[in-house]
Amino acid sequence: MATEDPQAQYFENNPAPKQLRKHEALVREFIEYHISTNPETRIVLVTSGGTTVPLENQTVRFIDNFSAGTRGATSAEYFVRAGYAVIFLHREYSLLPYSRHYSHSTNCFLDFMEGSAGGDVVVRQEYQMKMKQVLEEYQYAKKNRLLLMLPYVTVNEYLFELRSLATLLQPVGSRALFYLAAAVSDFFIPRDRMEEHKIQSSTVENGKKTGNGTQLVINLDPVPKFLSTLVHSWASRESMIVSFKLETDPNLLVSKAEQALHKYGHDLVIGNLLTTRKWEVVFVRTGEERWVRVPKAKRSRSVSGIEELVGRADKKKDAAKKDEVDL
Ligand SMILES: CC(C)(COP(=O)(O)O)[C@@H](O)C(=O)NCCC(=O)N[C@@H](CSSC[C@H](N)C(=O)O)C(=O)O
Repeated sequence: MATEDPQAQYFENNPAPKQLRKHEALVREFIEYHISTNPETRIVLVTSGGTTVPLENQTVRFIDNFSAGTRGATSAEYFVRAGYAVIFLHREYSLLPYSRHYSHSTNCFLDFMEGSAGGDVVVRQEYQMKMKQVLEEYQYAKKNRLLLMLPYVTVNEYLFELRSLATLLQPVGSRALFYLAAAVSDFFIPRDRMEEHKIQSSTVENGKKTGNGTQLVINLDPVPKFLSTLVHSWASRESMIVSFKLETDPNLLVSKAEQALHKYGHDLVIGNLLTTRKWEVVFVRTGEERWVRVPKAKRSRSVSGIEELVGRADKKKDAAKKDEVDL
């Protein structure tokens, strides 16, 4: 008998991603490796990038949520530096930790190279120090297996992956942290209402072309509110769960973050505005609002607010050990 629960209905009525089983095996092995290597290892699931809502099953058109992946990729680097093992669930082709410094679109790596007198290709002198630092951090993360990269594209893939990963992370308990920076769709087209083939912009009837310039009317359903299920069912109660709230209207940001915190009962909402997201975030907890800003002089560096967060996670973990959780 079909269940009434919209969450369960969602997962019954929509197909699991093809790569889910493979990703689950990778995450299982990643967790087992770190727990066996160091039982105290903290593991963070960082989600990063936008999610798409396909308009056709053989997708030509889709609705996307804004995110370049900077927040997630920057934060993943900070987490590795802070000693976390990072599962990076990211939108395929969005910015990645380390390579984000030399991404194809903004800082093409070829701009940092030159031919040497001896005919070799080398990094230009002025970029040596920075690239050496990024390369060393990247190699450290790889050598110690501190970064597991899992790509997704659609909101459906994202939801199935998040449910599986949260369940696999349950045994990690208070050493698990969820850092949900992905820009997740709030609306989608259920599989049974989705066109199979590319939606035609015009039709031909009796040999005559019709329908030029007709409107495309799309009916979207709300994506089930998964954050509540993550907090109360999928994830261990001892884990720390941080979500991000994105707004464009400064007058709404803190109140909407507080509403999310109250509605889902998780640990922290990091609020940010589309226009200032790179240099300021607000940490919202029950009864507290704390702005973290990058000084104007340093605004080329992306803020992640991670120092504050890592500090809090340590505090929660330590407090949890003493059975008094006061984040
Ligand atoms: C996407 C950005 C702004 C980063 O940008 P890039 O650096 O360019 O990647 C990120 O900081 C962020 O706000 N991420 C969260 C955005 C988001 O979708 N937040 C949702 C909450 S998570 S989706 C939760 C779902 N709707 C539910 O209620 O269960 C919201 O604001 O509502």
